[in-house]
Amino acid sequence: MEVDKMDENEWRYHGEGNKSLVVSHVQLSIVLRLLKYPAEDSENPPQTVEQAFRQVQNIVDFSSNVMSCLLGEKFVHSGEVVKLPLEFVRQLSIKVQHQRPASRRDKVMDIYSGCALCLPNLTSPTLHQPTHTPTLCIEIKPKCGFLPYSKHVSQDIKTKVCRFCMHQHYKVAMGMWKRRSRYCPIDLFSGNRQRMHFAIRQLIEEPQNNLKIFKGGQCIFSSLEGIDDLMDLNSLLHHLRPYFQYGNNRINSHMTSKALLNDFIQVLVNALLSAGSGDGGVVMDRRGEGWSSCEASMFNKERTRHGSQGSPSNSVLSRLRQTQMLDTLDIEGLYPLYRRVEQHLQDFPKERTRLQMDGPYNEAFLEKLQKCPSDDDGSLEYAVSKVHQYRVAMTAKDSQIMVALVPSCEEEEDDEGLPSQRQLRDFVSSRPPAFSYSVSILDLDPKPFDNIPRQLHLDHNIVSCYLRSGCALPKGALPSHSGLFSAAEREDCTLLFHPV
Ligand SMILES: O=P(O)(O)O[C@@H]1[C@@H](OP(=O)(O)O)[C@H](OP(=O)(O)O)[C@H](O)[C@H](OP(=O)(O)O)[C@H]1OP(=O)(O)O
Ligand SMILES: Nc1ncnc2c1ncn2[C@@H]1O[C@H](COP(=O)(O)OP(=O)(O)OP(=O)(O)O)[C@@H](O)[C@H]1O
Repeated sequence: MEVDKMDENEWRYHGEGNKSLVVSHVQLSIVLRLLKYPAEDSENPPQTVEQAFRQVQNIVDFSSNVMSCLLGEKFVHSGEVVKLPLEFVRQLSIKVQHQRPASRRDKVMDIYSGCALCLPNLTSPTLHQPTHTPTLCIEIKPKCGFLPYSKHVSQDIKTKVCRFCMHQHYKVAMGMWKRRSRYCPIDLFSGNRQRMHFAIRQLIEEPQNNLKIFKGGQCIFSSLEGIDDLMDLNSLLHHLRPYFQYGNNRINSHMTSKALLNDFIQVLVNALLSAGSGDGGVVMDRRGEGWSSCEASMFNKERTRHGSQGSPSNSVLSRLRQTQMLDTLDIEGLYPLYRRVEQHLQDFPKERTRLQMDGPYNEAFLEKLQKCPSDDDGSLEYAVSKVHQYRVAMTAKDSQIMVALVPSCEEEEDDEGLPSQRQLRDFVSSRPPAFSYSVSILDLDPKPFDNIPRQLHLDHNIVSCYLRSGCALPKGALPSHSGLFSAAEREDCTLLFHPV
């Protein structure tokens, strides 16, 4: 990419979150991730060019020096800061504006600094061998995968019902979503294939901002408001069918929607349980507490009692959960330590730099959080380490997993495009076809120190809402189901399983 020859016509809108907007290159497998500001700041940039550059550099440093060490290098792509011509950024901002969802337009793209993060496009990765079939990518924002076990937790319900499930009640009550999702992160992180399968099925039923599916770099399934087609299950199945039509199903050119979805989920579960690129670890992660189930999960309770085993310790889910669990005190136990640090910074503002509250995110920062004493000795250092740990855990709780899949049998076609012997074996077997896959974790930005009071406030609101009205919300607030699964099947997900 030559930054002095940037042309907005070579880029297209790709997606956005709360803090950044992403555009992808039409030919190269790269994306630019640009900062966003509140719309009221659109006339006057809220920070200088130097500050914006530092913010983007901090994101790169935090990802490469901190998160990559905790999550595993193979899952993390930190990218690099690029400086873009301001005219290009302005034209790009105009070009993408009409494609942006209304709910995100309370913020505007940063057109002042010219700084952006350049990353590999994880929805259209460059594969070792070129294939004819577009890559299928599944993006999951799994959220927090454990129940807090800290002695500081004041409300018993927090140790029984997970934060995501409680938050769903709050989100519906606040009008953020029309229906509650029945996805439960504790099921996804359980390592139990049936529970994971169930969790992913719930994501498909009600994706909210927790699931997106891409084909050849284009989003084909998500719940972006105003684009109903994107949430159409039949359309998703239509896209998936060519990837899963195999064996007798392929020969008869008939495969039921249930079987298709079942295979798709099974392949996804395999990738999530793998070590990221196929070396398949089997050491199970049983570290820490919180393996039990969430009482609000709709997964059959009897099965849960026998089914929690943890994910393989080198899987993406296990690494993510271990990092999330750096939040050992819960926000309720962390907040007094935040106050200790805040008080110190009020008295000695210059200490903010020495304590690395806003970076730099280097080895010293990582060391601070790794060498935290196990007990509170009343020191500032203890409080700072716990705050750093908490912020890292918050990043891990808000990141996304991207699984890229490409049918591996394609590489086995002979010169005339006919299937190989192994493919022929697949034709007559009843298992899903083999896929090559790669797994990555994205959105590993540092969470600001000053956000911590908001966390406490939100935690309080979520729990109060759940206790007040949550458990008693009318059934109508649950997803209106797609019709793919009958009521009995929703209760008993094993009906959809092939033996593994
Ligand atoms: O607080 P949560 O759990 O609602 O998470 C926020 C996310 O909401 P979610 O519940 O996933 O819809 C929220 O996502 P959405 O904007 O709702 O898509 C952001 O990711 C936010 O992070 P940041 O402030 O942009 O750095 C997230 O805030 P942090 O808590 O990570 O700071
Ligand atoms: N490297 C990448 N390759 C492909 N797509 C990406 C990449 N990075 C981000 N995206 C897409 O852009 C979307 C928005 O990016 P991202 O989640 O980083 O934004 P954000 O504003 O930081 O999110 P949040 O709301 O969590 O703060 C993602 O959901 C994903 O679909």
